[in-house]
Amino acid sequence: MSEPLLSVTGLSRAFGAVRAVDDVSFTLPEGGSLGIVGGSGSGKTTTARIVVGLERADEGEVRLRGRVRPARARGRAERLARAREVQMVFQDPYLSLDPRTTVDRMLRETLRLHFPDRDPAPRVRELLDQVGLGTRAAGALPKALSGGQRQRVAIARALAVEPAVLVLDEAVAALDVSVQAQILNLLADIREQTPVGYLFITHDLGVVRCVTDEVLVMRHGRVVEAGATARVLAAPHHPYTRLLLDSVPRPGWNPARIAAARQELSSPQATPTQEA
Ligand SMILES: Nc1ncnc2c1ncn2[C@@H]1O[C@H](COP(=O)(O)OP(=O)(O)OP(=O)(O)O)[C@@H](O)[C@H]1O
Repeated sequence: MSEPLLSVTGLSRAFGAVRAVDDVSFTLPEGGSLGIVGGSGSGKTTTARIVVGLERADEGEVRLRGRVRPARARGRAERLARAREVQMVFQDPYLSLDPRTTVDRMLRETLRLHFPDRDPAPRVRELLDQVGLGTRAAGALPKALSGGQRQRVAIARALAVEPAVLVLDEAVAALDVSVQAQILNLLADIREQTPVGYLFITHDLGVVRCVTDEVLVMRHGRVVEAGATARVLAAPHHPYTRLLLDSVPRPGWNPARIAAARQELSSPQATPTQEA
């Protein structure tokens, strides 16, 4: 069998007495899309930050195409090489984009850093086109763009680096539902056009349904369920996954049941009645 694109083994991280990530393992195949779902505080973001290299693990390792990603980059060349392995798109593009830099300049700066010998101009046009932004957006500052457009810029900037893995941390959570759908469609298209693999961090099972092949369900830092997305959503094995599913409004569902599930999820001690 060929080497997975990303493989994470036995990852753990504690903050004081809180075991934020507790023995988490998963693999992402080349060009695959894996969702990590869970309620607030389940350890999704900490897992993602360790994969990206923004947080260290107490135990476990992260491999990219079989090679261990060292906890820390030594020197500029290694830092750039690490950035080309994994890029991250955050929930709030307003915070992650420099408010004083136009879209065009932002993309050029990233391209110059990573590919100093290439002419950035055609690639900027290609990236804007790929994320569905016209050349008019190129001259704009972030504040002149809508939330959806800003997230398109953040995606373009991440893609500029030609990463092997794109980690999307609640990347559509701040957007209106219709804009969410547009960005999710865009991400699905990009996945067809490029070999990039996705790691989707989300509390939203609707997002997982749209854009992932496989899903991990986390609770209190541990993986409680993992499998093909279609199977997990259609026939969840773990009561916590059922609780997450119950909290998603769907046509014909009882609002009281949704409210009860949400209430249970928002309690830090949420304990589904029957453990699998
Ligand atoms: N830097 C930190 N210092 C202390 N505790 C932290 C830190 N980062 C995360 N935690 C704690 O670790 C646990 C997991 O947090 P994490 O952000 O990974 O969860 P999450 O599933 O992404 O939740 P959310 O969706 O609310 O962001 C939480 O209890 C959180 O308070």
